[in-house]
Amino acid sequence: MAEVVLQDISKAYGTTRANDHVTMTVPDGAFVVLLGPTGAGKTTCLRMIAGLEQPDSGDIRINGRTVTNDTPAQRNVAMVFQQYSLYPHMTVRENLAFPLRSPILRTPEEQIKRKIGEVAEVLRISHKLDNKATQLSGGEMQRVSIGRALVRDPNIYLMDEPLSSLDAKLRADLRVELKRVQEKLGATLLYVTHDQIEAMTMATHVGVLDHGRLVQFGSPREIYERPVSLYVASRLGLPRINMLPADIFAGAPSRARTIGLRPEHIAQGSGKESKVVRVEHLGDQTRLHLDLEGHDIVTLTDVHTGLRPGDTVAVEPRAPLYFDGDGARIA
Ligand SMILES: Nc1ncnc2c1ncn2[C@@H]1O[C@H](COP(=O)(O)OP(=O)(O)OP(=O)(O)O)[C@@H](O)[C@H]1O
Repeated sequence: MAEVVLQDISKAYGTTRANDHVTMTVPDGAFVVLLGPTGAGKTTCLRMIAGLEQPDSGDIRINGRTVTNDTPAQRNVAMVFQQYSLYPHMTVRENLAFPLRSPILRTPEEQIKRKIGEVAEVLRISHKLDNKATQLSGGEMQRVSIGRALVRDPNIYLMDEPLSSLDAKLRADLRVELKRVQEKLGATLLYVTHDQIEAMTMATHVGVLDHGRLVQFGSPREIYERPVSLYVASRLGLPRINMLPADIFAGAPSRARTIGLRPEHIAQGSGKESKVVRVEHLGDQTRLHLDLEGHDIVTLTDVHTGLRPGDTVAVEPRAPLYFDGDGARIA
């Protein structure tokens, strides 16, 4: 596989800056997840690496070689889209073989057979190889779509929300499978998602986009624990980070405007009094919705808590994050 470098890439559609001076290295063998709300520029970034869009300025390098003006085929990247795009009249086996039969690759039949066998096993579709694509469930079709990328040996796999059309159970299963496959193959992967659980569990690196700008790039843990801004802090974490005026508790740095409290940053038992608004029992965790001087906050509590709406709980911050008036983190 390969290292992919974006050097000062910009792309505008009219007045919309879809990518704005993006510089990012996807290391060889990394699983990089791009996060950002709708319109942040994630898909544009992927399409430029694939060669489906041309940047207005900047360079793209694959393994040290500039590919900015190469065709998609010359770049040898494999892309998986959100919606499966299979050939309906072909069987699963034929769909999987299709990318390998391209005139450029000229893969020997024996190798095609072996590769299909391997990928079908990994994706647990071996028993469906002779089915027509139309005879599959949505989840199976998406597995075949992913399989069509995996049979190849590209420089990088580009995946645009490949699991978003699947139900929760299948998503969770495929999340684990994809990560396993990536580790096994030592594959380089750039993956777009809105789903922060996918980001936290699969990524070796997370890139956060805001209106086309890459505002932070680091390990999921860095992004979670040391976000550069309120914007980044609110991209990861469930329940979301609580944001309150900094002076609500004593001890804020003088320039701080906002205190950011992740659910685990709220200690119960002493401090300021808050009122229980709602207790949500989710099975493996119990969320406590509190009213703290007119501000809604959410924290976690003992799974079998006896707290009820209307009760009073004292709360205080533990290792909170502080942000200035522009939303930049200062402590
Ligand atoms: N072909 C196009 N023509 C005009 N504007 C476009 C085009 N493609 C993207 N855009 C605009 O560029 C911006 C970035 O779009 P992009 O699809 O990259 O965002 P995204 O982060 O992938 O969003 P989503 O999560 O909704 O897929 C958006 O404002 C979008 O409307």
